[in-house]
Amino acid sequence: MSILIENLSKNFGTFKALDHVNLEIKTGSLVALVGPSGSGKSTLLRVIAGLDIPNSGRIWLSGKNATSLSIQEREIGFVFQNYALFKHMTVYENIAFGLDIRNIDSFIISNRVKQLLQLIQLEKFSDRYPNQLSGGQRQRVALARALAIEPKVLLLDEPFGALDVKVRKDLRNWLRNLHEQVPVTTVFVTHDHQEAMEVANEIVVFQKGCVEQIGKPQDVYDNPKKGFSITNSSIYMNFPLLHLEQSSTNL
Ligand SMILES: Nc1ncnc2c1ncn2[C@@H]1O[C@H](COP(=O)(O)OP(=O)(O)OP(=O)(O)O)[C@@H](O)[C@H]1O
Repeated sequence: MSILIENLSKNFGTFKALDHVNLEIKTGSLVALVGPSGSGKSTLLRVIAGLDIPNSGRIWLSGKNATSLSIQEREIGFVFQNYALFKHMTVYENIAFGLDIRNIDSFIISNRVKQLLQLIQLEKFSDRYPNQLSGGQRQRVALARALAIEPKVLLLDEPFGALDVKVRKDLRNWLRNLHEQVPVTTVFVTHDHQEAMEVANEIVVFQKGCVEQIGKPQDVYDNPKKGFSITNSSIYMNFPLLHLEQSSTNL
């Protein structure tokens, strides 16, 4: 499913969290949203998912105006950091949840959950509860739960944010491979520019509620926008290698 964001604005009081954003995300792409804290990345995901209503502008999903559709009608799977697994449900029940509430036949549910358990390599963990899993395993279950409804779009807000470096690295590779196997249009937010470079096939840089730059990872790395690479020191914290490279080219 393609996503077209047209002239989208979202205000909180007088504050413009999204300021006339235009963005096209092609079917099957794997896009990273990066940019300083507060630049509007999560707000954009929430608006695409239907969790927040925009003040103006439109969202098109596969060419259809989805701006007023309910969350369910959008067929979007999402993994947000504060959207934890259900503690009282097993891994199996967590993954099956979205299918159960849609009254899908239990035989179909059982087959799909088994396939997903295989995909996330946790077949032997189906009866465990979330507190019996590692952080990385929990994130994989959260992804499987999002994939269970066979979404047309997958939105991931800092999916690996709370994990240690080694687990993050493993999960990045895993997400890339998963996307190759199941090429759902995927948009993820990250503060880690290395992660964006390694995982995404396109990077969108946000700045103060606006899209500042869009490009292939290598292009963004090689040619960061002037305003983005020189004037904003907070971006350097998110893009230390860009900073180093910029410094070295200035020498
Ligand atoms: N419900 C809300 N009410 C008021 N302000 C909000 C609300 N949600 C977000 N904001 C503000 O909108 C701005 C954009 O927030 P958003 O979460 O989209 O930023 P972000 O780029 O994802 O930041 P971070 O990288 O820190 O997660 C921030 O200044 C935030 O404080």
